[in-house]
Amino acid sequence: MATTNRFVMKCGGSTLAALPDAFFQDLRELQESGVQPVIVHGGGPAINETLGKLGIESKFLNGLRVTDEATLDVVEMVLAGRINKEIVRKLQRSGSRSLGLSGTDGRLIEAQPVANAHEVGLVGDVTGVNAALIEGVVALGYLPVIAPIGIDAAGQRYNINADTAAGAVASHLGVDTMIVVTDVPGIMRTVDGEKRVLPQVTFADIEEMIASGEIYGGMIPKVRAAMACLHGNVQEVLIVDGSAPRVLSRAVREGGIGTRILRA
Ligand SMILES: Nc1ncnc2c1ncn2[C@@H]1O[C@H](COP(=O)(O)OP(=O)(O)O)[C@@H](O)[C@H]1O
Ligand SMILES: CC(=O)N[C@@H](CCC(=O)OP(=O)(O)O)C(=O)O
Repeated sequence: MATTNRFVMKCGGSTLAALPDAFFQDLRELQESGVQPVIVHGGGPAINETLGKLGIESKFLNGLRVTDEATLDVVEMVLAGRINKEIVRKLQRSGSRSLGLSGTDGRLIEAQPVANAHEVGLVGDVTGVNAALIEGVVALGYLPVIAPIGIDAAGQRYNINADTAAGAVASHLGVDTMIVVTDVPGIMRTVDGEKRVLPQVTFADIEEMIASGEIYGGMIPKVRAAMACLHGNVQEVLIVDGSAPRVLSRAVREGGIGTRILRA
């Protein structure tokens, strides 16, 4: 296991509302011991809920939300507004100093349209990360909490999948570890009729499981983002369940939790 003092943590929308206070206390204790986390968050379910209230249908293509300007207004409002501030408040309640940012603030996440923009609309791929800004916030003693909205040179906003954004932030910051916090205990596979968590997977295992349909839906952007950042400086990506006791300190200090994706 890579010993790490800095890590990027992606919190998925599937788990955010259910993260117990103990999760944030564990995070604060890690910070007190000198660990410097950076959070990138999702919020897919909350976006769906607000779009539903407004009578706008949610459409996805290969895990990416089909995003027009009206949808993007809602995505930005929910992610950079409600969810970002909810996380910042929870962190502050547990004693962590935290600062919420959207990827457009300080041009934190630079983006360009994805290759299939003609199908999904205003969805972005990350082209750059303002690592100096994130490092500055950390140096001031604050935990950055980043919403995955990107911006291009012309000032156009983009909706970015939160796993993709977290992987890019981890890569550009050059941290050793990315921790993906979600609602399952790791990557699971059915062996002898029984569902088991795989403690470790290789790139080859991942490609095989995607091809066989054993990795599907929301797990696909996670493993793709993991493989992309492992091609850079990141040493390991962990996929863990946010409701497991002391999940973060176990992930950072002890190991033996969730699924570890190693460099090929
Ligand atoms: N092999 C797999 N092991 C575990 N979960 C999987 C697997 N393949 C697909 N999934 C799905 O991925 C989901 C996690 O992705 P998602 O719902 O997008 O979470 P998040 O909101 O945390 O990004 C799990 O709840 C599960 O339904
Ligand atoms: C392009 C795209 O699909 N963006 C995502 C951004 C939020 C996200 O990724 O949230 P989760 O981590 O909870 O899935 C969306 O609009 O839902």
